[in-house]
Amino acid sequence: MTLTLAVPSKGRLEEMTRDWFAQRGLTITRPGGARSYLGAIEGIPDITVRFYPASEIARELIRGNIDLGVTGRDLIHETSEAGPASVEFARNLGFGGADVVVAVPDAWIDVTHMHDLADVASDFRSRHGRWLRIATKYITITRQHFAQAGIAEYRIVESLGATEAAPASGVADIVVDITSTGSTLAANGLRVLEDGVMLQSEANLIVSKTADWSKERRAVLDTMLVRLHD
Ligand SMILES: Nc1ncnc2c1ncn2[C@@H]1O[C@H](COP(=O)(O)OP(=O)(O)OP(=O)(O)O)[C@@H](O)[C@H]1O
Ligand SMILES: O=P(O)(O)OC[C@H]1O[C@H](OP(=O)(O)OP(=O)(O)O)[C@H](O)[C@@H]1O
Repeated sequence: MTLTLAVPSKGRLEEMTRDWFAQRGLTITRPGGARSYLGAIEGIPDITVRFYPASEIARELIRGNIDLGVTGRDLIHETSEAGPASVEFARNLGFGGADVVVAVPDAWIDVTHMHDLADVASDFRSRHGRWLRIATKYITITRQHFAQAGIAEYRIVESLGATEAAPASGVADIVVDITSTGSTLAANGLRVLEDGVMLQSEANLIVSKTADWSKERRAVLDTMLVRLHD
């Protein structure tokens, strides 16, 4: 009866996750090296570590295929509308902080708030003969947020990389993307709307609510969470 803990296999969260566990006396090992997807925590045989991309960790936590994992809050919200309700955010890890934002070209000087964008969107078709296009990889979050803002007249252009370049290259008009220092948006002549922060994200230790939680498994989890208190 072992629990599965998924940790990011690469990217910005990988090393910081290991450090965070190490600071609490838990050493994550990866005996097969960087290309191996299986690991352990020294001294805790009840837990198996799996190394996955951060976005897969979000998906598998929601499905209940892994018991707990480290990933960004944004990826839980993006993976499905039911995502946040399917998991428990157990520990905020204090790194991987970034905001999912709506940003428009600097030249759109009259567009400072979402209600201005609503006006632009509703006029766009008659003025330009097409819908307002939003480049993003955050499709679920964009749909929810724009619906809340009463904006329906737009089209999403799915972007898997270099989203901030889309307006300048003519692929889209505005973007929804993640930002931390703001330098990528600024370098691409984009500005965040004043009420354009859709979600504040941070890396979290997250427990699946849909996994199998027998009494014994819950006890292993609780012992682990006690060791990981701040
Ligand atoms: N500039 C940033 N500063 C801080 N955190 C960021 C930044 N960009 C992304 N993140 C966070 O890092 C987490 C993982 O991002 P990453 O791009 O590694 O995801 P992934 O899905 O594993 O990668 P990939 O798309 O390359 O497969 C996300 O939760 C995101 O919020
Ligand atoms: O607000 P900023 O600090 O400029 O960060 C934002 C950028 O970071 C992420 O990209 P990527 O994973 O390539 O990150 P990196 O640019 O930090 O390498 C994200 O997709 C943005 O493009």
